[in-house]
Parts: sequence; C-alpha cells; structure tokens
Amino acid sequence: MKKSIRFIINPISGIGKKNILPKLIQKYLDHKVFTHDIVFTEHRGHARALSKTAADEGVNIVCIAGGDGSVNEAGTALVGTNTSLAILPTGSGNGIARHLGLSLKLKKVIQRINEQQFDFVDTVTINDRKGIGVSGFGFDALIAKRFDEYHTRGFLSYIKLVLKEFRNYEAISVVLNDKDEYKNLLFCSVANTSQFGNGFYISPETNMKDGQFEIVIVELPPTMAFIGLLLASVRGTVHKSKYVTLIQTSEAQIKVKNNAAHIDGEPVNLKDLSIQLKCKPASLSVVV
Ligand SMILES: Nc1ncnc2c1ncn2[C@@H]1O[C@H](COP(=O)(O)OP(=O)(O)OP(=O)(O)O)[C@@H](O)[C@H]1O
Repeated sequence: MKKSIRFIINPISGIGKKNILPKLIQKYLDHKVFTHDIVFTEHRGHARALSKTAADEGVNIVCIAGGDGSVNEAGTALVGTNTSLAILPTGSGNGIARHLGLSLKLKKVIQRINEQQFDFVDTVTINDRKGIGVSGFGFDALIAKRFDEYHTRGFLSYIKLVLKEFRNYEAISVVLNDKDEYKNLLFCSVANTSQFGNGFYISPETNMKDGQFEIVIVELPPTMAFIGLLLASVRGTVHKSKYVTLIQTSEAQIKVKNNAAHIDGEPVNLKDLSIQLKCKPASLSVVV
C-alpha cells in the first residue's frame, strides 16, 4: 500500500520563491511509493493546526517546507502521534535541518524522502510549550523578536540586526535550579540541536538522540570578543570560549527577570518567569 505524505508550505519563509515547490514535488517524489497533497500556510500557527489535522487523519508523513519556526509548529504537533516529520529547508536559517544533516537542495531532499529512512529524536518541553532545536533568553530572544518585525528575511538581515542590536544591549541574569546565579549574560540558550542556523553553532556537540539537552550560558563580552565569538560560532569552537559555560542535563529550572524568550527562533512571551525544562527522549519521528 502507498504511504501518504502531506506537504505543508510556509510561503513567507526564507527568501526564495515557494511556488516552484509543487512542480519539484511532482517531478521528484516517487509516486509509486507515495500519495501526496500540498497545502500552503496562511498565517502564524497554521502549520501547527494543519499538522495536527494530518496526524488525526492518519497521514504517514507531514513534510514541512519552511524554517525552524515552521518546523517547530509542525514537529511539536506530531509529538506522540504515528505521523513522521520531513523537512524541506526553505527558511532563513534552517538550523534544525542543518543539524540533521539534510541537504539544502530541495531536489535532493525530496529524493531522500523517497528512501523512507526514519529516526526518533528528542524534543524539549519549556513550561507548556515544546522546542525542537535551540531556544533561549536574552540576546537571541531579542534578535528573534526584531527579526520577526523586520520586513526582509534571509541571512544578511540576521547579520545586520545582530551587529546593530549588540551595541546597545543590556546584560541579563538567570538563576539555574534555584541555586546558581549567572550575571552579566549576553544570553542563555537551551540547545537540543547544535546551531541557530546558517552554520552558527552554539553547542556544536549537542546530540538530538541522547535524552539530554545543553544549557549554554554566554557572558556579555566586549565588542571585539563578541566578533571573536561569532567567528568561533561559525568555526564550531564557541563552546571552548572563556565566555561560555555549557551544562548538559535532561531537566532543569531557569528563572529569568524578563519573559521575552524564543523557541526555535520564534519570539514568545512566556507566562511565567520560572521555566521548567524537560527532555522528552525519542518523542518525534523524523525523515533523515
Ligand atoms: N502565510 C503566512 N503569513 C505570515 N506568516 C506565516 C505564514 N505562514 C507561516 N507563517 C509564520 O512565519 C514565521 C517564520 O517562518 P519560518 O521560521 O519557517 O521561516 P524563517 O524565519 O524564514 O526561517 P528560520 O526560522 O529558519 O530562520 C513563523 O512564525 C510562521 O508561523
């Protein structure tokens, strides 16, 4: 019997045109193996609702075409269901797809889906929400918020924003597990995958299948050291910096003073300033 796959396309993700996707899918998907349909998201949160419906209908695979925000919406809706997630990386950063080692060439990703290789990966609960890749508090949350307000997406917009916002940034502090206070921080990330996107690593050795995540605490550095940190991030050596503390765990509590956060690059305002983090091991089936 053929398997069913539903393509959910975020038309505003990244910078490339998404209207070529139906043609690519028609051309490269193995129609002897799959029946398929295609829907476009119309608003924020739509990929989550569409993915939930797909799982309820017993669709075998939801393939999300988008960046990490869309992957979060689709993937978290599929946790605990029998539907697997595939990713067509059409976002600005594509951190989760890159972590999984997926090709960024859409033709290749579709051909890879034909091979039906699945893997179970961890997700992380963040109070009443779920994360799949990197989430956090502080500078990265501010950038996620500003990027969301920005009219242009894509890599260059990210870089311009990061350099502009760093100049006036005020440090944050966090309390970990009600005992250790970390002050004067640039940010505190929760890394279930290794990078923010575009090859900017925050926790290069993070493994999505070990039942744990990394808390990455980054002190606010002077400007030149910040440039150095960005370069170390690209080189995959950022975790060795004297400004970075890395804690591997399966569960933690973080207390913050400001409820601005990001989950998989999407800005969120958390209801609570005390955040419970818990790894949900092997909770999501993905096509790799
Ligand atoms: N039709 C739509 N109109 C407006 N926003 C949408 C629409 N469909 C989805 N969205 C929202 O677009 C936002 C950005 O999507 P996504 O994260 O996939 O792309 P990106 O930000 O370009 O990539 P990345 O997260 O990899 O940097 C998400 O918050 C998603 O909910």
